[in-house]
Amino acid sequence: MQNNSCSIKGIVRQLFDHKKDVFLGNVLALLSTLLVVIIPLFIPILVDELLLGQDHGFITWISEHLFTSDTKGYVLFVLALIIFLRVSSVLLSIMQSRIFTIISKNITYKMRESLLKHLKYVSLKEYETMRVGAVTSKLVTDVETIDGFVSSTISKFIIASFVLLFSAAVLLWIHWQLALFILITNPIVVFFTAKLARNIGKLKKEENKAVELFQSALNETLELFHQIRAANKEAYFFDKSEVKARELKEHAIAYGYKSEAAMKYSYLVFLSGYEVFRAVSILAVAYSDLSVGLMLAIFSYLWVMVTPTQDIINFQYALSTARAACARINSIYTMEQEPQREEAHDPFASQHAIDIEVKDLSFAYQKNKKILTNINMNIKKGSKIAIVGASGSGKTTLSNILVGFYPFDEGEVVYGGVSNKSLKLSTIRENIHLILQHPKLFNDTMLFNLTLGKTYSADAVQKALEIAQLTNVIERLDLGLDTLVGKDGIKLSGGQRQRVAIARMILSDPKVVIFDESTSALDVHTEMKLFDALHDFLSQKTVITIAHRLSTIKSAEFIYVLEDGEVVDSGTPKALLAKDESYFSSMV
Ligand SMILES: Nc1ncnc2c1ncn2[C@@H]1O[C@H](COP(=O)(O)OP(=O)(O)OP(=O)(O)O)[C@@H](O)[C@H]1O
Repeated sequence: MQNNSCSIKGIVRQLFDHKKDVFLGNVLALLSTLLVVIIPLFIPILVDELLLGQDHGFITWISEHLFTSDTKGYVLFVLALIIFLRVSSVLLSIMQSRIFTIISKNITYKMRESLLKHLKYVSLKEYETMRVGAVTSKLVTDVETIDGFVSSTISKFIIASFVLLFSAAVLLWIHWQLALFILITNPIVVFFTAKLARNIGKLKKEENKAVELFQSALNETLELFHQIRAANKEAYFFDKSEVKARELKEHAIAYGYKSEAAMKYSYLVFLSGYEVFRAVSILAVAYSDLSVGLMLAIFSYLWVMVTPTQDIINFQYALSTARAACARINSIYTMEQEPQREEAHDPFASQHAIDIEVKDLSFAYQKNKKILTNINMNIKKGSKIAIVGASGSGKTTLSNILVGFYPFDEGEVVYGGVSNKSLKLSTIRENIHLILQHPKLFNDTMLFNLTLGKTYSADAVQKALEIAQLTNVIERLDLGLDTLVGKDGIKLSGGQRQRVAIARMILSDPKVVIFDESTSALDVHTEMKLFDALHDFLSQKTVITIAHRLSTIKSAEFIYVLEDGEVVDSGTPKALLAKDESYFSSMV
């Protein structure tokens, strides 16, 4: 697993990366807290000094330093002061929450960025078994859970801690024995709720898992909607998604009300404590020198402590849910990545074409189930070779290996004298272009599907269209190259999609081209025109063609015959035709 995997420690470490902002946010939080936390002191002091005739020195100080007035004037003054303090505190807390929102969005953005980086290099083997919905739900729902934790909870936790500390100090100042009683018993509430919080974390994990299953089922249903409709299986697949939606509902209800219940229970324990403290305060007035005004101040501070205590209780819940979300996010980091190799020399650079030598290559998708065995091939620079063989003999697997899709351990492929072991897979893919039988198109314009976002001159695009026999096709589209091709290129025929893939290859101008049944959907006449037009473009390149149809490979200079993953025959078309039992002669 990578060291940038998700953990609470890692999140805290990232907070340290924003030291300055975190510090500023905390200073603002502290100021904002100080401004409101002193407010409860005013009213009780006014009660004692103005109504009960006791002296705490406050009114005396005002009349000596500011102004003298009657009771009304002092009350109005204190009222104005309190409103000023409240407004200032709100403004400061808005600034503070802006800072923490920016920090949290940065942290979660980095988290998504790092997950995407991992996914970018995930091996094709992992990708083939990956459930898209599961991955997207982790990148959306679980990262959102972390975001909630960082943005609201961490800032609230800090403010809550300040408020509690300040209130504790004031309570100690007012009546230290009573304050000690309150401060010692208060943490017991937090202790009781910690266990509950852990269970809530588990429920959150289950809820997010249910989101994942629902999203996976729905994704697959929508992705394969065409197939599903063709098989008249809408009821089956949508019912499956509905079952997942129902399970999600059950988990969401369980999490929703149980977490709410746990928080309410924690709050109840706190409120009971609050009632006890109130009763003890009244006893303190009756049996000690505590004034009524200061008793009211204690009531106010107890009330002030309610929200922060609840925030700290909620913090424990958010911490557990964030831990659960992290555990799910980390399953993405356990997905195997392609090997990242060092590359001393790029054999493709400054060459029009390249030799490819396959040496004793064996390959298995799953352990002990070899698909290719001891393959040896010698493909000369600029040559045109073909690979033929029955369905399932391993032709596509071999072309996928040649183009660097699957890493392998047994044997090697040497490109222009450099072993695949000393080459980055991306270098191989950059120079060898594999055109698939069923090319995937993006739900975007025709132009985007040709260029994949790279800029080419209008002439280059036009030339590619001409060679790929697409000029007429584009002319017939309403918006020409700006026409949207629909999901998976649904608005185009199979043969048109194959030609788009060929035009894409022409634009990318690779050193080696592998056609894997890439023209199977074309009629023989169009296929012939296409290969005639491609002749000059391919003349210098190394070309490997896989086909079941003789017309596609008739111009090959050399042919390899595969059977059950082994090269069972090879030679020029003439030599193979001369053998009666050859697979190639059976194609004629
Ligand atoms: N991604 C994969 N994971 C596991 N097994 C695979 C995978 N792809 C192909 N296979 C297996 O490898 C074997 C060879 O398949 P491959 O597609 O290479 O044959 P092929 O000669 O290209 O067939 P066709 O002519 O039908 O396209 C088959 O038995 C297939 O089931």
